[in-house]
Amino acid sequence: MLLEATDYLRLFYREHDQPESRLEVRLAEVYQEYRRSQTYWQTPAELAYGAKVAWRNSTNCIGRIFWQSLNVRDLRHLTTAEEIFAALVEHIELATNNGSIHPYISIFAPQQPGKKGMRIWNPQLIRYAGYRQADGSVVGDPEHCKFTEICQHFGWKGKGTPFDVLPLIIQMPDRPPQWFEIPSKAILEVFLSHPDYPWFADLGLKWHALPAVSDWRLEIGGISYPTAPFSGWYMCTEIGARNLGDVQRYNLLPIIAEKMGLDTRSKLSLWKDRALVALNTAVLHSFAQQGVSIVDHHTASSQFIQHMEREAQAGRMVPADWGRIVPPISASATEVFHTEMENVCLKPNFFPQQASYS
Ligand SMILES: N=C(Nc1cccc(CNC[C@@H]2CCCN2)c1)c1cccs1
Repeated sequence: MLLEATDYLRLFYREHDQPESRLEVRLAEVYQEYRRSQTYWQTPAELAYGAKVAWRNSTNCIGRIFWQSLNVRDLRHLTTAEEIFAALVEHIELATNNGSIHPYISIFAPQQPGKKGMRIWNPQLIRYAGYRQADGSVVGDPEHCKFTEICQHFGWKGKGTPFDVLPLIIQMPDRPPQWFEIPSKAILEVFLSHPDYPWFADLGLKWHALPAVSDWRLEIGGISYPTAPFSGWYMCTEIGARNLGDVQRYNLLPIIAEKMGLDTRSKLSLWKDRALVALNTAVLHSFAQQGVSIVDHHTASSQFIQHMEREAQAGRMVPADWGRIVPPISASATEVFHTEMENVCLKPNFFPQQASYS
């Protein structure tokens, strides 16, 4: 831990053009505190910059050109599930900003040495329930059938529609988990229509504006923050290709292709490809029409190339996982497809962690 603390503080002072003497003073403080308590308290500035650099080091993220504009909320002092729930609702409202989305992260208490940290059980702050039916079919998002059953076990009752927002489950260290319903007024949703197909709106599809990842661990300078939900805006393919297009998710390609009058019995009609483009066109059209921030995969690709160029100017390489950066549709039509990438793990960074529920 001390080695990671030293490495991070060196980075912090170097990137803020601070003299070595200032760094030595800070390091002495940290070493002294560590000797006493096996940990140390990071300053608000060290915390905020660490979160930005963790984003800069995120190998799966195509949107890193904006890493310096992250809004960091230092909420390490909150101690009860109720006040953390209130802070999460405030996060959703601040980040959504009526559609003009700003990147936010809320950082809660660090994990104490030798103890379990507090956790949000949900993978994202806003996710739709999945209800398994008697005939094996699913109403809602099949990815969340198990989580939905856990919520129902805790006493939560969903309406049973395909787009019921799941409650937040917050667990404080050494306490039982508690669930909280997010007020619907806090959740902005976009109803999906297509510029050329009037029947598209009749499918009754929508998606929420804010992606907010809540089950990754933020690690800065040897300190672990197991609850540090971060949110930004969507790239259209996340909704139009994966969430609504995957067979194991809402599986909408067959229905859309049918409505388009395509021959879904023959692969040669490329009906899946044409339905994917229609779905992504609908997502971009609807978000733009309703004034909600989103980025198309071509723009995001160009921004990532620009980010790599800017980082090279700063003398830094951009660690990236090609398979996660390249969009799931039209891959070779985006510049990132033709770009060499090196997948290394730098710190500070975000790390997936063991699900809180078994
Ligand atoms: N647009 C976003 N999408 C995003 C970013 C990081 C992680 C995730 C969650 N992806 C998890 C899925 C499921 C496994 C592989 N991908 C979504 C953002 C989320 C938070 C800021 S931007």
